[in-house]
This record gives sequence, C-alpha cells and structure tokens, in this order.
Amino acid sequence: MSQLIAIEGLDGAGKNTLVTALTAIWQSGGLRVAHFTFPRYGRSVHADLAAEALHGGHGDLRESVYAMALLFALDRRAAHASIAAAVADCDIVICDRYVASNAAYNAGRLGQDADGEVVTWVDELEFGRFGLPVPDRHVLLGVTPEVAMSRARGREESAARERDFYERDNSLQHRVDVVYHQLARTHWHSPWIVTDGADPAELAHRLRS
Ligand SMILES: Nc1ncnc2c1ncn2[C@@H]1O[C@H](COP(=O)(O)OP(=O)(O)O)[C@@H](O)[C@H]1O
Ligand SMILES: Cc1cn([C@H]2C[C@H](O)[C@@H](COP(=O)(O)OP(=O)(O)O)O2)c(=O)[nH]c1=O
Repeated sequence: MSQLIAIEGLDGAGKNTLVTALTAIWQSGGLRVAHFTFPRYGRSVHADLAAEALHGGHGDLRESVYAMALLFALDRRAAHASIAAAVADCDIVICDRYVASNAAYNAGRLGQDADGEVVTWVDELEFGRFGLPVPDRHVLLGVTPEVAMSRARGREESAARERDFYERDNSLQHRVDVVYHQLARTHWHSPWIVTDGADPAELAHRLRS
C-alpha cells in the first residue's frame, strides 16, 4: 500500500539531504518512490511569487501572513492531481515540506501555538477545502535552530544562494521550531517521528515498519 510521508523542519535543517538519502535507500530496495519539493519554484506561479516576496519583491505582500500562506497553499493545490497520481502509482510519495510548513511558519510569524487560529485555518483550507491528501507519517528533522541557521548560512556562502526574509530572522526560526515540536508532540494529523537525520537507513526502515 502506498505511503505519503512529509518531511518537515527549519530552513537549513537538512530536509533536502535527508529526502535524497531516503529516496536512494528505498529505490535501491526496489521500491517505487516519487518525491515532491514545496514550494515548487519554477513550476508554480504561486511559489515563484512567494519566493520573490521573500526576497523583497511585490511591495508589502510578505508583511501579510495570510497572503503568504495562501500562495504556498495554492502551490500545493495546483499539485493535487500529480500527488494523487503518484500515490496511485508508487510505493512511497515523499514531500520535502508540505501542509505542516504552512502551519508552523505562520503560527511562528503570528506568535501563536499549534492549537491557535492560523493552524486551524491552514488545516481547514488545505486538507478541508482543497482536499489535499493527509500524510500517513510526518518526520520532523528536529535539529536545533542554531544548527539549522548555521547550515543555511554555510549554504549561502558556498552556493551563493542568498538567505530570504524568513531565513534571516533568528527569532522567527526559534518560534517556528517551538510550533513544529508542538505539532510533533500532538501527532498533528498522523504519527510524527522526530529525528536528527543522522541515520537515514534506520529512519527509512522505521518509516516502512
Ligand atoms: N547531517 C548533516 N550534517 C551536516 N551538514 C548537513 C547535513 N545535512 C545537510 N547538511 C548541509 O546543510 C545545508 C542545508 O541542507 P539542506 O538539505 O539543503 O537543508 P534544507 O532542505 O532543510 O533547507 C547544506 O549545505 C547541506 O549540505
Ligand atoms: C512550503 C512552505 C514554505 N514556507 C516557508 C518556509 C521557508 O522559510 C520559505 C521558503 O521555503 P524553502 O523550503 O525554505 O525554500 P528555499 O529554501 O528553497 O527557498 O517558505 C511556508 O511558510 N509555508 C509553506 O507551505
């Protein structure tokens, strides 16, 4: 039976690295794996507008928490059919960021907890109104904000990839971290595993068991 898995964590936590490792492990075991990365930059106008806003474009767009959240949600809505097709075709569909990113970042921005208003709004919009599939499992790559921010800084220097408005905001990263751990503790929508990502082989096995 197909499994939908969401990998969550702060900017620079190592999600992309972990998703690549998990995908390789499962594929080498003969499993059919599909992978999505949100935001879908270059493929979704909503994702591109959000990225441009996070780098200073589009006036005061980024000041609006709900407008930014809506752009990220519309990006996922446009991927709905592709996700459903992947779930039908593959053994595992893994998402590098998914709906919980919108919950954690926007609760963090508003200083709310995981049981606050904006998390309920994201839930009702994306899983309710848009009908996006609920992940079978969530993984929180729960390295500390200090580790994640130092990796994001390292990436900025080595890959000439400028950090955006959220990545530069240390206190936002700390608040998002708190909400992510609240979502994980309460197993928001499905069981959550919190990991430091150091042993992808063990995690790959655990996610299949
Ligand atoms: N386990 C790890 N230990 C040390 N560095 C790591 C680890 N995982 C990722 N990195 C590095 O940290 C940076 C951010 O990793 P990345 O996977 O792009 O994070 P994310 O997708 O969460 O933003 C990259 O430069 C990557 O090489
Ligand atoms: C997918 C998603 C991302 N975000 C935030 C998290 C990140 O700080 C920011 C950009 O996403 P990110 O994955 O960090 O993209 P990149 O590092 O490749 O630019 O958007 C949301 O607030 N909601 C969402 O639904």
